[in-house]
Amino acid sequence: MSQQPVVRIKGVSKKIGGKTLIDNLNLEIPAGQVYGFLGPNGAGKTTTIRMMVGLMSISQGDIFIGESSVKADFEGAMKQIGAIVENPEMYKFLTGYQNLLHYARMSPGVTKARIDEAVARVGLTNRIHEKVKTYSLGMRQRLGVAQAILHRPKLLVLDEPTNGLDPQGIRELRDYLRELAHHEGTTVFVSSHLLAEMELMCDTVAVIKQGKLVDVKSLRGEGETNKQETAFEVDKPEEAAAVAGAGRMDGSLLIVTGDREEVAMLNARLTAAGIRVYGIRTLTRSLEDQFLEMTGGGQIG
Ligand SMILES: Nc1ncnc2c1ncn2[C@@H]1O[C@H](COP(=O)(O)OP(=O)(O)OP(=O)(O)O)[C@@H](O)[C@H]1O
Repeated sequence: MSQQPVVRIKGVSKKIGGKTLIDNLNLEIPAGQVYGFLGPNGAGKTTTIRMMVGLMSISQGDIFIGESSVKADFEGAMKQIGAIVENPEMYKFLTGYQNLLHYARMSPGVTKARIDEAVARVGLTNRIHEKVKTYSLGMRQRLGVAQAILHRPKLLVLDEPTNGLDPQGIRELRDYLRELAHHEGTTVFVSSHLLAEMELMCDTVAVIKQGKLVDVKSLRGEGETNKQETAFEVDKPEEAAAVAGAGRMDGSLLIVTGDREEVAMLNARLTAAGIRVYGIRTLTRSLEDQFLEMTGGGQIG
């Protein structure tokens, strides 16, 4: 990724009353991604986000949004951020649209056309003229996101946005966040303690534990092949190995490393060669195993 990162967290620490909540955190968030911030409860996700969006002071280090330092150019940095950190305050007896109009009046340059566009981005067009009190949690959140992106921020920050959503709501959130990042170019930074969600939603995940960065994993990076160890259960493992031209044998299993397409192709070749394939299993450790290992087997859900 040649573009300048949208966020640069540089040597950031947060100390409160002699306690170090965040310890020398360094992180760069590339443009146009859905970037996950994953860690067990109490790891320091919210603390980091609060510093990033200017709700909490930075004890040490600095955070840059684009070129703007949160410490030295607070206004400049905040202009580029849209965020939902605490539950967004909405007027429940007004319609979604009236709420957005109200916020738009406080944001210079936000036109009615932009309101419509933001509403469409979060898929709320057909309910936007109904009162907020009739909205589900997922719809309130969409409205919150529409409000947060009205001024076309470079960066959208969401703290634990899947909390309280049902599976359908989570799926919709995932879809529109990915759409925002990949089609509108808004970089999305989203925290969660739920790994499976992060895996489906994010392009990259940074893992934090006890205030320290543990790892950064690219889940869909370019050039990153999703090669996995896959076991084929076959009737003739030796012949299967010859057909595959690679891999190792383990009993009736032929174990090869490849991406999804290679697995499908090898299966077709084995079958064509008269070898019976009884089962195909992925052996590579899941991100969950890796996460548990990274965070020392701590609670993740
Ligand atoms: N104002 C504060 N004063 C003292 N300690 C705090 C304060 N805010 C948070 N903490 C502590 O800092 C640690 C990190 O909290 P934080 O809320 O950032 O974690 P988190 O990763 O967001 O977890 P969760 O998913 O539970 O919100 C916790 O141990 C918490 O108790």
